[in-house]
Amino acid sequence: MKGTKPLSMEYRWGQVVASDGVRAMMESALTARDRVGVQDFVLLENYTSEAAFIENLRKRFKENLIYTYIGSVLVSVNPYKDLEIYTKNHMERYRGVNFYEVSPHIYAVSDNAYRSMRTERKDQCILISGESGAGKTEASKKILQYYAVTCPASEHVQTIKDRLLQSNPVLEAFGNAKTLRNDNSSRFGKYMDIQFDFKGAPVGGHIINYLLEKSRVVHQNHGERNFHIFYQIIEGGEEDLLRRLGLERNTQQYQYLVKGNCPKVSSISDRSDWKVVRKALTVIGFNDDEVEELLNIIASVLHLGNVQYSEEESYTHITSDIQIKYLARVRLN
Ligand SMILES: Nc1ncnc2c1ncn2[C@@H]1O[C@H](COP(=O)(O)OP(=O)(O)OP(=O)(O)O)[C@@H](O)[C@H]1O
Repeated sequence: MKGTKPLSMEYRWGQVVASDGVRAMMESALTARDRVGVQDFVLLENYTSEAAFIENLRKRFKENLIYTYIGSVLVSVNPYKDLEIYTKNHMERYRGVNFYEVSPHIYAVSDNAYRSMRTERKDQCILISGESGAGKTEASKKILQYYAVTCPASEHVQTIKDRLLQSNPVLEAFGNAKTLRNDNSSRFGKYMDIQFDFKGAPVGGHIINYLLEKSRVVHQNHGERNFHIFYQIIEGGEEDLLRRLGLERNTQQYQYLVKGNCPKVSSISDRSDWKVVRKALTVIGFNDDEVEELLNIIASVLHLGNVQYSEEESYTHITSDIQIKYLARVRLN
């Protein structure tokens, strides 16, 4: 067939015959497919076999290909290491491109939802599920980052984008903790909606939290921690702040922080995380008084945990005056 140079094929006697170059290309594609598996499970020959499914995942994972489709569903395997696949260049590569034209990626799913919303003018939903430590929180952050970079922006929109992004460190400080399975495990469910205007720019959003594991405040299993915020204030809080809150810079002093016998975690820097959270509180709209009130409540929980009682002539007395002094200062509405 003349004029089909790029594919370099010839039509002879009703057959398509590949030239040497094309044959080599097809063979190398087949070898590559053998090595890296298929990028969509629906292309698996033995698509009903669980073993074939796992083997395909394993092959891809070995090549640092953590994403695979099942049709329009994205399967992701946590690499537990930084892969260079979340750069701005990657975002550009997926922007406005059809789902199946590029290799599977969380950005492709994000872009597809965004474009469907704009073209169909209908709300879209991305559901992320998996066991603890699977990478759900990270995936949701990648989606937000993708929208923050690729959606149209104005000064007002930039503020919204900043708030959307900065809501994460605050949510994680108050709702995440180290568990045996995940150093940064979300101890709550999250429903987040982002609203866009007719030009496709983000103009607002809601985050609804549910099923927060409140019991963790008073008890942690061995090897686990309380919510990050307690350690962040103690490790990172300025001297002045700690004095006002009546806190000591030693997590071991607080009953609610010693149950799990795990004050430090190598993958977490409470001190620098505190700086991020303090800044984020301002970005998402808390003024200084509100922050102070919030921190007073956090400190009062720690003081409450240290309150001690004694029994005297069938009366119960509180023997820890310092804790009562700081607790009394907290305005509980
Ligand atoms: N795409 C990724 N690339 C590199 N590391 C990742 C990725 N996704 C997750 N991780 C690593 O795995 C850890 C656990 O992931 P994440 O907190 O997102 O899990 P999760 O599914 O939200 O867990 P949980 O249900 O306990 O909150 C992260 O702290 C990070 O170190």
